[in-house]
Amino acid sequence: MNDLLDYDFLTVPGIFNGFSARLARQSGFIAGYLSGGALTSSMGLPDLGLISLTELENSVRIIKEVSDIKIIVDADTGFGEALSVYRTFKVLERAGADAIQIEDQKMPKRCGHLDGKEIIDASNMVEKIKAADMARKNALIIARTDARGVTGIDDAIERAKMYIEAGADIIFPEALKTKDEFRYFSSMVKAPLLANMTEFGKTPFITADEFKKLGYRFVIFPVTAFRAAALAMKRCYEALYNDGTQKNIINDLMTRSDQYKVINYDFYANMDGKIADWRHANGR
Ligand SMILES: C[C@](O)(C(=O)O)[C@H](CC(=O)O)C(=O)O
Ligand SMILES: [Mg+2]
Repeated sequence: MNDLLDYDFLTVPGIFNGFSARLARQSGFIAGYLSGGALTSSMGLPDLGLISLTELENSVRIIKEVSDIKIIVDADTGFGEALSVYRTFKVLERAGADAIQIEDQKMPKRCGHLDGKEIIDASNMVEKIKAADMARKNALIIARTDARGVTGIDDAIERAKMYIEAGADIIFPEALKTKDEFRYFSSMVKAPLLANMTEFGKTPFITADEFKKLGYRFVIFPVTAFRAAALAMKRCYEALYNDGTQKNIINDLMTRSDQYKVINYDFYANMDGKIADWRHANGR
């Protein structure tokens, strides 16, 4: 197994590309959550299960290339039925996923904090988890249940127990509505638990410390950094459009030097210098 479960508690921010992964790692985070919501938004698409496994795999590879952050990958409903889930786990683990999350929604899936979602039979999800368990080597299986908003918290608890039995390592109860619900869930489900502290959803603000006390091992803030960047970009485009200059917003911009630090510009520039030295030394 990998070491994501060696930590007492991890706060895991959302990441959606190489830059955000590097920034999150440099801010001190050990793990990042490759959020379907943030990734699809960054592609200009809704989070309705529209992107392909290859596109997700590519994002994992890009992040792994440039960062040693551990990646929890949001694989939505697993890109098909059990057989497809088997391949999804093989492909994503090979690309560098440390943990992979699948959820028990029907397609088209949607954000778990929206109304009107539907869930598959628990037995169907159990098959998917078993297939994932057969496929993975070291990646952790995170089973998310969306039952709370559809059939209620007790069904979510029943499902969680079945999913653990099937081979899930971590349970993600989606869209719980109160601290009491989080407490009740953790008292009933004896497994490592992941809480989703997405904003503008069904869950009230609960801090990482509080989640730890409520019996959770992970809390994700999946789309927060994307939303921060989105508003900053909106303001920037408006200022450029209206003012024809960036002068008024210059203090809101990351400086060139800070930007280059994030992407390790100097390393590549030095390497280029060494190649030039070698070329000259060889009389070319
Ligand atoms: C966690 C989540 O699956 C995601 O894709 O980041 C979303 C988050 C969101 O839409 O705010 C979710 O379904 O909760
Ligand atoms: Mg998602």
